[in-house]
Amino acid sequence: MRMKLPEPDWDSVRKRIVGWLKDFFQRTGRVAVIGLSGGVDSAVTAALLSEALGPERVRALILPSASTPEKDVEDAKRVARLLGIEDVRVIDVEPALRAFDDLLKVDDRVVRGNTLARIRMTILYAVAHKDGIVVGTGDKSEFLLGYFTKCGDGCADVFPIGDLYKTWVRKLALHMGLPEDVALKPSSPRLWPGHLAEEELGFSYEVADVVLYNLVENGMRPQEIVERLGVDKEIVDRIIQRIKLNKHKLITPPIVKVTRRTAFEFVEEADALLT
Ligand SMILES: Nc1ncnc2c1ncn2[C@@H]1O[C@H](COP(=O)(O)OP(=O)(O)OC[C@H]2O[C@@H]([n+]3cccc(C(=O)O)c3)[C@H](O)[C@@H]2O)[C@@H](O)[C@H]1O
Ligand SMILES: Nc1ncnc2c1ncn2[C@@H]1O[C@H](COP(=O)(O)OP(=O)(O)OP(=O)(O)O)[C@@H](O)[C@H]1O
Ligand SMILES: [Mg+2]
Repeated sequence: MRMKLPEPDWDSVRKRIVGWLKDFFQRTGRVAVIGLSGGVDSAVTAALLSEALGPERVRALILPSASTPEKDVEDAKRVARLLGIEDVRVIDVEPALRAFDDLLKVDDRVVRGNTLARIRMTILYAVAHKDGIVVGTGDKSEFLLGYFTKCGDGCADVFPIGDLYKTWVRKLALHMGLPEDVALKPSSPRLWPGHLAEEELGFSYEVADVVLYNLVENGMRPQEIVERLGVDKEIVDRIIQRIKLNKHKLITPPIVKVTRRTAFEFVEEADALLT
């Protein structure tokens, strides 16, 4: 592989996201509600929120299951402490997952893992209902690859780092002074014991980001990426397949149209139409 990902100026990126969040939360008047996993995405998102709103307006939930290593819980607590977030709740989600096991009787680790992600989403929305905004932690690489649970971690009210590639998120974490072991921790959804993102995907984020960056930011064609950048064709193919297969996760669900304008279309223009 001949190309590295270019890097933006981290101070400008940080200021841009922090400024945007300040404005967004000021307009809504609500606090931030975030699931803190001990992984890099939620750590960086929590750091940006703390800087933008002040840690007293950030509510962190640590939601371990039986497949969550104890070290992750400790790391999540350490990150919260470091950022000055005091409203930290630990809720064991294993009983809820077991209840779904009993109801569904499905023996498929992906289905069970997605249920786990959706249980976490349900808890975040319950906690946010009165005065909060659920903050998602998805990054651009995960979005493009469809590497998230639809209506699970993919469901939130705002995504502060959603336009940053995964390898960039690690750099931003270091830039923001987060602990190195968290910033560089191998990415893992922990949906089952021993679950690691790069193992399941079959490629590293380092390679994936080069492919994704050149597809999205430089408009390169897949074949050019193989020929000019020397990325393994099999990996490029696998990434393209994932993008195509998971496109449905990034678009508004289609409505079968009967009238002139659907509800979705109406509210898109609502500001102009309702004054
Ligand atoms: N063509 C289509 N058009 C519209 N909808 C379509 C569809 N194909 C499937 N669907 C729907 O989508 C569903 C499948 O999507 P989904 O339920 O998400 O399931 P799926 O994409 O199969 O699994 C989620 C993946 O994300 C990974 N993950 C999950 C959570 C967190 C993280 C992380 O990085 O932290 C990673 C997880 O390890 C797994 O590989 C189907 O059940 C169906 O309802
Ligand atoms: N044990 C957990 N407690 C609280 N929230 C969690 C937990 N596990 C996952 N989540 C939520 O789901 C999100 C998606 O998980 P994901 O693994 O992609 O992110 P991460 O752990 O922050 O970083 P990485 O992707 O590098 O592992 C987390 O950022 C977090 O908001
Ligand atoms: Mg994780």
